[in-house]
Amino acid sequence: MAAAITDARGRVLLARRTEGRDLAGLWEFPGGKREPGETPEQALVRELREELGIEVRVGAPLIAVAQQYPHKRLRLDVRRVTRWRGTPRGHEGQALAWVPPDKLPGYTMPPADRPVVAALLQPDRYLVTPPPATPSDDAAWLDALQRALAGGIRRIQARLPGLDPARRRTLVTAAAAHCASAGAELLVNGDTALARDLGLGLHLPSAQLCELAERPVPAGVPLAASCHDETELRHAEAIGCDFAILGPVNATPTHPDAQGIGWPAFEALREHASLPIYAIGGLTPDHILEARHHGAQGIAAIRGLWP
Ligand SMILES: Nc1nc2c([nH]c(=O)n2[C@H]2C[C@H](O)[C@@H](COP(=O)(O)OP(=O)(O)OP(=O)(O)O)O2)c(=O)[nH]1
Repeated sequence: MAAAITDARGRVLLARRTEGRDLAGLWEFPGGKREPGETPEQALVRELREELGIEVRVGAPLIAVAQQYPHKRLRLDVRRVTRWRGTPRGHEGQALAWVPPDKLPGYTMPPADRPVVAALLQPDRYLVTPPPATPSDDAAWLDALQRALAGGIRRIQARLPGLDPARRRTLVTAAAAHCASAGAELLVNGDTALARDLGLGLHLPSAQLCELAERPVPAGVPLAASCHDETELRHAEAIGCDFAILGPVNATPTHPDAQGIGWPAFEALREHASLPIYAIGGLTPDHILEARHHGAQGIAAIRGLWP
């Protein structure tokens, strides 16, 4: 159990693991293990009393991350905490830091914490666009994209199979302008040259991912990949992808032949990598809580998110 403790200024409390313990010196979200007979909430209240000397009210679940470490497997169940009594102090000699959210990625943390930091900072929905059927549908496609942005979507993959290069470039250029004014991220599916030319992010289909030995776009430009198994997830992480999608969790109309792998398999695959992973396959925003419970950053969808 661990807590994302946030103060009135939005800063998040991190603690540094003390010498002599596993993962010593790394920063972590305060918390610790459940004892027999405790509920998750009771365990967190006790741990934060012992470690920090505060009495907390445990808030909503943020994410639960199952993670495979070299010598053990754990499940880091993180709850939000915004209300407490007392002033946090390192009662076990640990250093504490109140960290502005955008500075969190600069702290060295255990592998299970990367998805937790991403859950605090990054969108919980990743829209994958359906292609417009004919050129006369392009204007309606851009309208739908704008409605998605107005509805709060902040991360989008332009997936436009079957469009000729000139039409794809025109459409992606227009989409990029809308995304920029909404402060949303746009990633181009599969077309490295177009992504580089327009300075946009790149989303790699799994076949393309497997052929790459290094990041095809500069650091700082969003890079993502579609993955189906542990090897692909590890490879996506190794070449520096910022996030991945993994599925299908449920069967979908777009891939009627593929059976869903289900949440337990999603979780079991996820624990071998530490990059943020969206679940895909027959999912809608109603599944976000469930996705977070299984360690996902959120949901990726075409139908479930396209207005
Ligand atoms: N509290 C906390 N624990 C974390 C985080 N990330 C992470 O991998 N962990 C791991 C470290 C520990 O193995 C376990 C938390 O239990 P703990 O902190 O009471 O464990 P411990 O020092 O007694 O260590 P050990 O028995 O596992 O060696 O989860 C995090 O952000 N917060």
